[in-house]
Amino acid sequence: MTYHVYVDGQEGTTGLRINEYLARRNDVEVLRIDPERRKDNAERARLLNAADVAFLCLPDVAAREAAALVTNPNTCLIDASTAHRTSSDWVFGLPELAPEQREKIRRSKRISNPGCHSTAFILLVRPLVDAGLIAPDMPISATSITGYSGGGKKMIEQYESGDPALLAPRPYGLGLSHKHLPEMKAHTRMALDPVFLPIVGPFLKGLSVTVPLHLSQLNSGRGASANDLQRALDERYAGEPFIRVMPLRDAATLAQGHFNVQAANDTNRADLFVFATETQALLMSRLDNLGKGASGAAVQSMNVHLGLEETAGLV
Ligand SMILES: NC(=O)C1=CN([C@@H]2O[C@H](COP(=O)(O)OP(=O)(O)OC[C@H]3O[C@@H](n4cnc5c(N)ncnc54)[C@H](OP(=O)(O)O)[C@@H]3O)[C@@H](O)[C@H]2O)C=CC1
Ligand SMILES: CC(=O)N[C@@H](CCC(=O)OP(=O)(O)O)C(=O)O
Repeated sequence: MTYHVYVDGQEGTTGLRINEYLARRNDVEVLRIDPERRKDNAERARLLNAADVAFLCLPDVAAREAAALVTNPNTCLIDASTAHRTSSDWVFGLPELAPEQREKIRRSKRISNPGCHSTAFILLVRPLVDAGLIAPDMPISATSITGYSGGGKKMIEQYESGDPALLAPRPYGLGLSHKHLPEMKAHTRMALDPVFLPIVGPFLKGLSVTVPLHLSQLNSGRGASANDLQRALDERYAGEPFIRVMPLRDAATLAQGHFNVQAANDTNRADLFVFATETQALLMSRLDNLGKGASGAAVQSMNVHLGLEETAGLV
């Protein structure tokens, strides 16, 4: 069986990467829009409605408009934008979120693809909330270091212009209202937004989120050990093809003396780590913001939705 797939925003950063994944496959035929007509709604509507699966690789406003153009009940939309990530009639496209998530992705024709920072955050925190180690009302914070491709075509152009001011890491989101906060809160089932500090650096891709914890605050103030954190992650992700839970206090990373935020690049993997003493822990995750943080995740959800091998076309 050949599935018809359309990528709305085919020339953008996430759209191009999805097309690279799809080009390796013989079970998918990609419907392409004439670049001259890429913002022509009639032509977009024709292609969206001709597709079994359509990826929306567009700014939020254009993604909402695209969704409104779809009248074919068989077209499944996978939206890479932030537009629908906490909408009740869209399913969050993170198969590893919870045991029932794959079934939800299989059944829904509206799948919202998680954000890059939020994927890295949710994968660390949700299993610990489910295990009772992080109480939903426990205040937590997170830092994310990301490559500049996370900002799309405009930011790539800016970084690649050679401006020396961009050679240093740049903390941003200083209004404490980053667009990923609603999905971070909703899909970890936390009552509070994390205090979230993203930092963009002078490298193309790769992202790492760190969540610092005092062990005494865990388990509703009764305390827990680093082993408890590690066990909760190991148990939740056992058998997951794209989640690699590294050993507690990963010796190879400690021997290097630093954390490589780019080591999951060009994969659809997320690597999860617990570094800890007797009293404190750092939860860390890393992924490729264009892999598991965007385009790879979108293709994974397509595979799940269509009932194909989940790893098809992905590494
Ligand atoms: N880059 C990343 O790592 C991630 C991005 N995302 C999200 O994915 C979505 C796409 O991001 P990204 O690929 O980075 O963005 P880009 O800016 O790189 O690409 C967006 C594309 O959408 C096209 N476009 C804009 N408006 C319309 C419209 N009305 N109709 C048709 N095409 C349109 C643009 O065309 P043109 O420029 O020619 O006008 C451009 O090619 C965004 O919502 C983003 O937030 C999600 C996760 C990670
Ligand atoms: C470096 C940079 O600017 N990154 C983007 C996130 C990219 C992403 O995942 O965001 P959406 O899917 O929600 O668009 C940001 O922090 O806004």
